[in-house]
Amino acid sequence: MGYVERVLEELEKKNPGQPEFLEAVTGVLNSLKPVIEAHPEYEKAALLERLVEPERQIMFKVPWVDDNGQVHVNRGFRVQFNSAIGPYKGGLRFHPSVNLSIIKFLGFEQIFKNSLTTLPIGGAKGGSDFDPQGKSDAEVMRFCQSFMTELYRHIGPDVDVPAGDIGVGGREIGYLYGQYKRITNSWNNGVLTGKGMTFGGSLIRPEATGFGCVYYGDEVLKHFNESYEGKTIVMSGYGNVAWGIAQKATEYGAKVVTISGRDGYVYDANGINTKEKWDFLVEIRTKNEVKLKDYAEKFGAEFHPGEKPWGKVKADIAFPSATQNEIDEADAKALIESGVKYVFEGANMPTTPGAQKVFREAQVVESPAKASNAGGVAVSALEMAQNSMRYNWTAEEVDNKLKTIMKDIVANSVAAAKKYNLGYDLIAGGNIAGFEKVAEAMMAQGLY
Ligand SMILES: NC(=O)C1=CN([C@@H]2O[C@H](COP(=O)(O)OP(=O)(O)OC[C@H]3O[C@@H](n4cnc5c(N)ncnc54)[C@H](O)[C@@H]3O)[C@@H](O)[C@H]2O)C=CC1
Ligand SMILES: O=C(O)CCC(=O)C(=O)O
Repeated sequence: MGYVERVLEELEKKNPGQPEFLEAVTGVLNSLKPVIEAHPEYEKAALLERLVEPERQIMFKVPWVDDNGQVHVNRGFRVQFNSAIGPYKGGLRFHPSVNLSIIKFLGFEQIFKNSLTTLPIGGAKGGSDFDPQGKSDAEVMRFCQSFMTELYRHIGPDVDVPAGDIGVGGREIGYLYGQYKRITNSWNNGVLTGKGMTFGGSLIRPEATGFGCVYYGDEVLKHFNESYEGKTIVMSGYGNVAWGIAQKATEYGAKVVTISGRDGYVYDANGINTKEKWDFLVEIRTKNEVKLKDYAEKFGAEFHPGEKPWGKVKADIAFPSATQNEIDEADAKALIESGVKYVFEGANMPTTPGAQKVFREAQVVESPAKASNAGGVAVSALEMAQNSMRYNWTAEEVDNKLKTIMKDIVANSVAAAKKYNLGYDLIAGGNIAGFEKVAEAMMAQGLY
């Protein structure tokens, strides 16, 4: 049994009931095999064992009071996974499905994603099983204040810098920062990213993950002498990431025809291609009373309750942008049947290992999420830089830096795959390029 297999076997024993975490680690370690073979010193240094064990895992209770005076208790998490190349950095997810396995998978992925950005940020993730859907503003505020009342002691601009993820957007970051400031009596706005523009946010951060994903795809399409012009895109989600993708892909000449949520999907044959439609996505995300089916009614589109958007309409490119494992083997086959040749991942780990195999065998080009959705955390790191300088770059400056970063991510991934004779393998290349920098830093810093 090889080193990677032994580490995976031990990991499974140590982490029962954590399927998402095991899935993420298995995917990464398997693609690192050629690197591990080339570096026998890693085994002696137990590098992989140290890499798969979070440096710190924090779990805490979050009591809060609803508008009727009823007390609720949720569970809060922050997993500080790896600080080899910078302070811990990664989003907070508020969603009823959140558990330790999900936060650990996201934190593990974040290590390599953050390394790929070329910026100095370590890997972390956090969140809660609190569901913001259906809650009033005041309830969300009280929850955020209670969450930060524990979290504040574990974070800091040079320690750990949380941001948004599913269920955590500008509103939540504002409430979290307000409470942090109150407790610490300091103006340390580098402690959170995704802030409002009046208190240290960066232009382009709200759009960054979606824009970055489209920029990443653009580089890949160019490699195949193609472009977005005239292409049809199927996409899941209607949230922060999907919103950015719809805007930038439209600007690049493609037509995005689907959005989706927990309750079904919408098919808009005319395309999600106007400011009015993009603004409406924000309304669905932020207003309790506005639902996905209202988009269909307002814009004359079809709403398909309880269904996923995959393989339902002819398309060239898929941008899964909702949640993990949202494309399984059957969905992958349906997407291929519908004409899809490229899958650019907006969500974290949206395809199951079975779906990845189906895509690989059909020569569908798939990007790993940790590379194609790295634009969000990259601009978060640029927000940290601006906060440190106490200065703001223009939208154009940030956007140009984002474009360069996404271009470099593709180039570095392709070069890493080539170095190990793996061909044009974006998944292996992304994992390897992300890993190499972290491994080198861990080896240089001695045993920890
Ligand atoms: N916000 C960011 O900057 C980044 C987000 N991501 C990833 O992108 C994905 C979407 O995140 P955001 O757009 O920020 O979140 P969001 O909260 O703005 O939107 C989440 C979207 O996912 C859908 N969704 C949630 N649970 C679902 C379920 N069980 N089944 C089907 N759809 C479901 C929601 O309906 C919504 O459309 C997540 O995987 C997140 O980890 C990745 C990189 C950065
Ligand atoms: O902006 C950040 O720090 C984190 C974004 C995020 O959660 C992610 O990249 O998955």
